[in-house]
Amino acid sequence: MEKFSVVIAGGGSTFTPGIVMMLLDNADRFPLRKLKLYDNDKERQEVLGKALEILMKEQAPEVEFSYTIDPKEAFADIDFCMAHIRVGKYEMREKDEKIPLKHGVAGQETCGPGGLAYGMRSITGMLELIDYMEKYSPDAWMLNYSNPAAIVAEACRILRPDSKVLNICDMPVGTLRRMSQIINKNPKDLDVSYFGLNHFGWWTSVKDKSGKEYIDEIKEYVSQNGYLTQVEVDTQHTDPSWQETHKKAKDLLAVDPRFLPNTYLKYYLYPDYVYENMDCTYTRANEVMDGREKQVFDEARKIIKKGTAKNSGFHIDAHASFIVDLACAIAFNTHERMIMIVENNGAIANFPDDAMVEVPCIVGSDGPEAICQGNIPMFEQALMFQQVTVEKLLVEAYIEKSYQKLWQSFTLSKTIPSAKVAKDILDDLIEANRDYWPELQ
Ligand SMILES: NC(=O)c1ccc[n+]([C@@H]2O[C@H](COP(=O)([O-])OP(=O)(O)OC[C@H]3O[C@@H](n4cnc5c(N)ncnc54)[C@H](O)[C@@H]3O)[C@@H](O)[C@H]2O)c1
Ligand SMILES: O=P(O)(O)OC[C@H]1O[C@H](O[C@H]2[C@H](O)[C@@H](O)[C@@H](O)O[C@@H]2CO)[C@H](O)[C@@H](O)[C@@H]1O
Ligand SMILES: [Mn+2]
Repeated sequence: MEKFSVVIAGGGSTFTPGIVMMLLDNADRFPLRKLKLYDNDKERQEVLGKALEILMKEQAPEVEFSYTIDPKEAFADIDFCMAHIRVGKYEMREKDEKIPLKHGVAGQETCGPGGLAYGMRSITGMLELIDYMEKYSPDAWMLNYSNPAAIVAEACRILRPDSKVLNICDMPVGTLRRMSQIINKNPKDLDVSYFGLNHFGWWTSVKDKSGKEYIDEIKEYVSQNGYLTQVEVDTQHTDPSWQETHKKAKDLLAVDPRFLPNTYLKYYLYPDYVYENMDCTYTRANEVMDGREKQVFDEARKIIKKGTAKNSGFHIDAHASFIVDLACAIAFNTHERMIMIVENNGAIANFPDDAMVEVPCIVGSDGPEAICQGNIPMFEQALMFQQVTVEKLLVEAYIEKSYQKLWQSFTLSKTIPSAKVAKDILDDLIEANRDYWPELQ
């Protein structure tokens, strides 16, 4: 069986150990010859790199493992780049979340003004990665889940249209896992229909392989409990903010009871509720810095000190196996059905061709082919058109360095009440992002 060389970009990410463990767990279907970690933060990379080097020697000595901050070393001789960078790290996520709150607007990692600020930073970092990959391994594929995926995908569509970059999000995978628990099934035994944008979509069908439809049964449950299930799905989602998000899906379903909603819609449909229920001094960034980030780096330091990763606290990120599904689909032409972020081109019949939408696709060695979802109702169509225009204006603003277009983008966001508030938030975000954004005129 062919063996693959993979670089994880954002090698210092809190998700890196879970992904490495997941890759080892999937070695039978996706064998590795090389595994490299790449980050542009030397210190972060060294801590996780040293710990994972110890782990790899113990658990997979046959795989050539390395970590580096040198792009050439990282990107030469690779088949896949798995990208999960966070430009500006948690320090900037905290600002994305807290600056809008000062103006009475919900602060969030990928939605609303926080997500737009993050988008302006991510585009530069992602283009840099793509260019390194194409320079040093022109045949490689990039599997990107760096956020905000909707904006990154639109920027790639315009600025790197021929690049082999696939944008994907694990929220539909994670939510399907919850749905499967509600109906006592295995997620792999279910096929879904879905339409939307990234972090902005709806399920229209959840069927088993015999074609039996389960959406009504799931809706019945969600109308009472949201997506909160009894079984612990993953550790991060036991955090109070995620529990609340899964519960709130009940009120999203109430707005349009035909479809099962993506939980991220709460930031657009209930922004007042989100704002009122947020602690302006302690946001999700603080929860993660005190939780996942601390645990991962403490654990890595422990491994380095002990010189062994035996009985370590690193856990397989089971959810992340969708990344291996995607890599296998490309490598072995599996024609896996996966929800991906792709250029619409008719997949949603009454939506612009040039919008980056999130729909089920069949993925083979040439990439994803979208499965047509037909016409969507007016309510969802209008919401999506507003949001996709926010994203398109932002990418145009980035390219043209246009303050005007970025202000329009913020003003159009359903999360922001007026052009004045949009301008006030934007001006504060410009100040906070001086080291990251292009200078706007
Ligand atoms: N698409 C999804 O569904 C999904 C799911 C989970 C996480 N994510 C995304 O994964 C990313 C990582 O999340 P995290 O919480 O682990 O963040 P993190 O801050 O712990 O890790 C990100 C790493 O990226 C590095 N980095 C930043 N800019 C870089 C660049 N230009 N080149 C190389 N490395 C760079 C940072 O130094 C940092 O070590 C985020 O973008 C997050 O939103 C996406
Ligand atoms: O607040 P965070 O950093 O914990 O999570 C933000 C990310 O949330 C989603 O990803 C989840 C995923 O849905 C879940 O199944 C599991 O794997 O954890 C992930 C991280 O919590 C979302 O899809 C991402 O885009 C966000 O970055
Ligand atoms: Mn996501």
